[in-house]
Amino acid sequence: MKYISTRGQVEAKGFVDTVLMGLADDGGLMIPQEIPAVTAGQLEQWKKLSYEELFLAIFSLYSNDEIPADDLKAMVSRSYASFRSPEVAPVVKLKDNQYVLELFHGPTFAFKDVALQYIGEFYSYVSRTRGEIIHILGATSGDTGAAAIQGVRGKEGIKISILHPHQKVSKVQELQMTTAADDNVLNLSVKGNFDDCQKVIKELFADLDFKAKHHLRAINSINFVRILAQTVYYFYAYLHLEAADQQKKVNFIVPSGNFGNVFSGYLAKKMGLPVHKLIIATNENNILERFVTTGEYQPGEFKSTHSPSMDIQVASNFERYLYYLMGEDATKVSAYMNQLQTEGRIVISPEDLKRVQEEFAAYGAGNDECLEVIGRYQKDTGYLLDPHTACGITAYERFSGEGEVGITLATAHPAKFDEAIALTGIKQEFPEEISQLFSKTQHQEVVDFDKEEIVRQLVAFYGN
Ligand SMILES: Cc1ncc(COP(=O)(O)O)c(C=O)c1O
Ligand SMILES: N[C@@H](CCOP(=O)(O)O)C(=O)O
Repeated sequence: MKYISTRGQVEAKGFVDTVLMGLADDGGLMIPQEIPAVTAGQLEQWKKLSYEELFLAIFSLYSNDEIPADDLKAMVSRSYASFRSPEVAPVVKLKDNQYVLELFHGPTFAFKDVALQYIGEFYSYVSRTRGEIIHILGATSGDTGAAAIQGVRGKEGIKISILHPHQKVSKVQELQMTTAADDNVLNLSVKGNFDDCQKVIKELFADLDFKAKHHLRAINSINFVRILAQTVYYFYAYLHLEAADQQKKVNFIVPSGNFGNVFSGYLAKKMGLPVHKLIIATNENNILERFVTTGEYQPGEFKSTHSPSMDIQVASNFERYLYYLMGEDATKVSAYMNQLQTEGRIVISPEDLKRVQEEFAAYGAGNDECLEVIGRYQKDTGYLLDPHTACGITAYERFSGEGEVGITLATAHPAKFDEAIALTGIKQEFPEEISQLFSKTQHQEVVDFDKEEIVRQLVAFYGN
């Protein structure tokens, strides 16, 4: 398997080099040259596999054995050893035809752990076996940063710097990131929003001299390995539905911001997983809803909502989807991305919009709807939703058709977002791992949204 860029200007690469490249050197995103097909027979056999075995089966289709099988197996085993559920991603039935896929059983209580625990192991492996210096640089609206720090804190040969938007993440997210006292962690709290943080790091990755000089590596979903690791739980969820439900139309409802999680579902579907529709759930930052309804992709005004991890306007992985929508034509993608840069918007043709609507539906839940759903589900089912999952459930209620099965991805544990939960009048108990954060010292540098200042901080941290 070789990997190419959505903009067509990068020589085809192997798996490990693709992960190390992160953002493609031509400014695009790396994708597999061909998507491997999974047959119905294989799917049947995969029903017997544990989460870790399924991970290895799916990775074997992409990784060209570039990592020896025993090493990969050990890395995957260490990645999921810290999960509180042996299943890693349990599927829970709420009502007839309605499931949630719980992705919050990792160390930082959000779905990001599922891929980032593995990526921590991957970078550690590369540092050990290739002697490479690894300087991870990432942007976060709260969950990626916490999970990535947790995945590599204290690991030799690795430094990690994370930019988060100042006072725009939840208290628990802030504590998870900033109470890591390890010397290899730098938290920059940027006076701006997530899109600002993401813009700066993308510019630094696109500066190939800076990237090479400072050994920059990506952990955000611009990195294809994030997407791949997330496809595993789509397969796992489908294979763990009740047998009769596997015969129905199965929709996945995906709380979305950077479009990484839902793109993983799209990839799983293209590999052959029988998915009917992918339902994109956003909050009031609803660029994806507007795109799916009108065909216009235009960042709007940033809003702070009860689901802060999805307070995102510029969805990185949209470019990967655009590549497939444009019939894998890198020239068309480059033209659209240039247009987005220069004119601030793109509009696809009515024929292309029709194809988008065949595969996706999308809904942006309002703040009030989000709280209403949290309260109602707690009362009716005893299940406490986090606000991101609640946006998903809102979209499920809107779109799931008669007799169709809906699997809503529960992307975070409610304890991470008590600011929103408290507004519903519900009092929750924090898990011990979260309560103990409140007595720890925080380590972070508050900086203006000023690229030069951010670069100064990073270079001082790298020590060269
Ligand atoms: C809890 C939570 N839910 C949903 C999302 C959206 O995921 P994605 O950015 O992959 O679309 C994020 C982060 O973006 C998140 O942290
Ligand atoms: N919600 C994310 C935003 C970054 O998304 P990523 O999937 O590209 O890492 C976060 O929690 O940081």
